[in-house]
Amino acid sequence: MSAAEIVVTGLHKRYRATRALDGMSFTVRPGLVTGFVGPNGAGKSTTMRVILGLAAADAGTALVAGKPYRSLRHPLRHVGALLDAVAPHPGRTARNHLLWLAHAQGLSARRVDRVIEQVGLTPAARRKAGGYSLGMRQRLGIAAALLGDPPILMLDEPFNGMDPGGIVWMRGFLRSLAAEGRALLVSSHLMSEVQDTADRLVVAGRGRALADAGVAELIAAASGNRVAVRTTARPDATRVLGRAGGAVSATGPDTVTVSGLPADRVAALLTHGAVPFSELTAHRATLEEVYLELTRDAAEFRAATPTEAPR
Ligand SMILES: Nc1ncnc2c1ncn2[C@@H]1O[C@H](COP(=O)(O)OP(=O)(O)OP(=O)(O)O)[C@@H](O)[C@H]1O
Repeated sequence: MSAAEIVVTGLHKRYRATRALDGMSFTVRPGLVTGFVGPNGAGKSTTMRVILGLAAADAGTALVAGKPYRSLRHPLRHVGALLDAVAPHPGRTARNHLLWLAHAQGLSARRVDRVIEQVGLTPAARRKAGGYSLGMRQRLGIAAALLGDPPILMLDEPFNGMDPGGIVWMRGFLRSLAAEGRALLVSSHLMSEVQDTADRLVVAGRGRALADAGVAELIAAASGNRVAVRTTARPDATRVLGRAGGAVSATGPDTVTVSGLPADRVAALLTHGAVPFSELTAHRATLEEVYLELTRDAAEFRAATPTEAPR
């Protein structure tokens, strides 16, 4: 097992009548951002707390670099975590807060200045944290997670409270940390951010992983090789594409939709058959569509479908 890997296997946990985890299993790999998504109550925070040894599982294992977190000698040099936007002492400056954390871990003041710079807090580092915005507190929390220069990072909702500029920064920052070979587990309810940031996705629902797969793979599977073609020769297009195994349906006077053939093959078949076409668009599902489909039966709370208003 790599030093930058989390392996969660068959975690179960109950809180009285609530089954918080019910066989949660997945792997977080080095060099990749793994998005951790799922409806409220799906068990994401509980899983992260179990990985960090803050909650005990009733069954199953959570290994960090091959060991349970609690048996790591210098845990913060293995895993950095942002669980809630940190609430440092309001009267303490960000730099003093980090110096205090660094001291407790036997880390140098040089690391403190390095992580402040990495998260872009240098101009505010000597200001009291009590006046920080939520976005700044998120940056401070990430600086704290990076102090031990860990190969694994676990971030709960890092996009929370970030303004659009902050979101763009966060996306690039998470990608750059993964590019350095670190393993990142990032929980979020913002599907568009996950789609733009994550390589892999663990979808949690009712205490287990409903999917643990590549983002591109999930989107391709949900997109179903559907291609829309605009053509003045609809019957010819239908014949050529049908003969190659595509299921073709007319969707407008000069458009057809083909399923079962990738877009480049559709283009090649039409060109080879001398069928004129002016537009060819591959249907691409969004991660939000993939997510809603996967979690349809797993959401703990769901608004009733609105019924038609009485006239
Ligand atoms: N300390 C606790 N005591 C009792 N029940 C708990 C406790 N922590 C979590 N639970 C319950 O366990 C289930 C899983 O909760 P968890 O917070 O792990 O979900 P989540 O996926 O992180 O949700 P959210 O997206 O809302 O943060 C929920 O039903 C929750 O109410």
